[in-house]
Amino acid sequence: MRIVVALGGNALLQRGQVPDAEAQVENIRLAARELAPLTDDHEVVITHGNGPQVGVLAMESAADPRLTKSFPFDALGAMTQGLIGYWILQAMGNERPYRQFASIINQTLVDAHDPGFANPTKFVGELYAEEEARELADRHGWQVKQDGDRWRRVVASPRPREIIEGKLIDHLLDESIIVVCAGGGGVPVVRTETGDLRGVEAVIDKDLSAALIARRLHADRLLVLTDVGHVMDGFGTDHETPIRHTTPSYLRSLDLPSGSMGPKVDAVCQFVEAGGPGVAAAIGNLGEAQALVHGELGTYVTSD
Ligand SMILES: Nc1ncnc2c1ncn2[C@@H]1O[C@H](COP(=O)(O)OP(=O)(O)O)[C@@H](O)[C@H]1O
Ligand SMILES: NC(=O)OP(=O)(O)O
Repeated sequence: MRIVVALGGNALLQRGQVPDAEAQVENIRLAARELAPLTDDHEVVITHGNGPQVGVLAMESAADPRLTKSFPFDALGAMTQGLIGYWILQAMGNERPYRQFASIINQTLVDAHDPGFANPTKFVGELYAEEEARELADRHGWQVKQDGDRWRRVVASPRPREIIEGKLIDHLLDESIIVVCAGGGGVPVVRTETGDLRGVEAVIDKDLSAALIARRLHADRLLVLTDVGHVMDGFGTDHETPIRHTTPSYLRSLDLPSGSMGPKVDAVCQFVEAGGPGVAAAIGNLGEAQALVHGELGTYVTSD
């Protein structure tokens, strides 16, 4: 089977965890231990989040007195692809030293007029109490929104339209190389009137980019791995219940938050709706990736 895996930002850095390199390397080591067995029997493409990491780099850039202007988010996104891609390469290589892995910096085309530019939804950086978040927003010109019971900076997150380096991914898979790509959704770019590509101030949702890649590659599975075991009905209420086997039309009837579970559900629905017979997607715990492939655990989505 061909499997596209989207590795949640929470897998790389748990909520509230200090973003030290050691902590992230350890989290990625645990993730690699779970993902490596999938590569024994399947073609695997790994995408990953970058919300916490791109926020750290943005803070550093803003605090650098030598700069007249902070680095833009396209540049910061490329830095996180290099950094996290390197960590994943090393961790996966340590689990399976006889396999070849490649991590690519890739650009993802977005529409310059995407409504996501006017309504930022992508959470980046750390979590704050509301008062502190509002004070930081005033000081730095950020926009902030509620993320669960805390507050966080948000940036624009336009929909991914095309993976510019898509053919490179095809070639690597043809050579039986396991590919890490679309980290942080890919570096967001638009096409100018002259046909050139130009980076834009945004962070793309990696689950939506993973769905785009999975569709392009005619993948058999899209696995969205995060820190919850299922999509829940009535999430956060006394009567929350895990959704096990389901369909896109049921999932699309739910009202889910745009900065967290919303894009994951959107991604799996897009993938399953576009797929042929036998295609399925799952949302669930990173630690249960292998059981998600055949729907033994997690929220398993097949066509209506
Ligand atoms: N209906 C729901 N079912 C399960 N989790 C939900 C739901 N709605 C919101 N969430 C939240 O979505 C979070 C996962 O999304 P997110 O934090 O963006 O993950 P990641 O960083 O792993 O990509 C969960 O930790 C949970 O708090
Ligand atoms: N870019 C992105 O989707 O990052 P997170 O998974 O950390 O939100």
